[in-house]
Amino acid sequence: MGSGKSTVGELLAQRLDVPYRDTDADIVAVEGREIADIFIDAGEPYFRELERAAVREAVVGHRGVLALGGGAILDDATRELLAGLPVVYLSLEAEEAVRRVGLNQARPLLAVNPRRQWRELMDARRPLYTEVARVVVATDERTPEEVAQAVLDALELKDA
Ligand SMILES: Nc1ncnc2c1ncn2[C@@H]1O[C@H](COP(=O)(O)OP(=O)(O)OP(=O)(O)O)[C@@H](O)[C@H]1O
Ligand SMILES: O=C(O)C1=C[C@@H](O)[C@@H](O)[C@H](O)C1
Ligand SMILES: [Mg+2]
Repeated sequence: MGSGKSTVGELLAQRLDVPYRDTDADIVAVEGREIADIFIDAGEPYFRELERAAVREAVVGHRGVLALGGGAILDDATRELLAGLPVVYLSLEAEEAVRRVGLNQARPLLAVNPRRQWRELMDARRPLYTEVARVVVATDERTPEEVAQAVLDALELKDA
């Protein structure tokens, strides 16, 4: 969370002149309520079901840059779906993550003690991100534009 998937994803799509899509936004549009409200009203398991369906639909139907929610990778079927695709893992350190999103209530999993929560989530998820990623791009001390360029370089892609 906070690595810049949405910010960098949009920049990359502009650079490549392809559409951008974000499964978090898809879920909000389908449900007609914010992610934090889905977590609070219906619970995380319900959100994860929606997310699994949203990711499947987007991976199958979308041609362009796709940003996934930070926890999508926890789902076995999602990881299988991503195998073989040019998946980018945008990494960052805890201090920078908390600076970026720690006090932002839109991220329900970081609502209480964001630094500790972020570390615990990342310790569980890092191996999964690494497993599916074709490339890993560090985002600390880089602007979103620099991160986008590093992604293009790592995937050996050129601007449109
Ligand atoms: N390279 C960067 N340097 C500094 N700030 C950044 C960088 N990338 C993103 N940000 C800022 O960090 C915040 C989180 O970025 P963003 O929403 O793109 O992350 P995300 O990975 O999509 O998060 P989530 O998993 O919650 O959807 C935003 O305020 C954004 O402007
Ligand atoms: O890391 C996570 O588990 C999440 C990240 C966001 O993208 C949203 O999908 C939601 O807030 C959960
Ligand atoms: Mg996002």
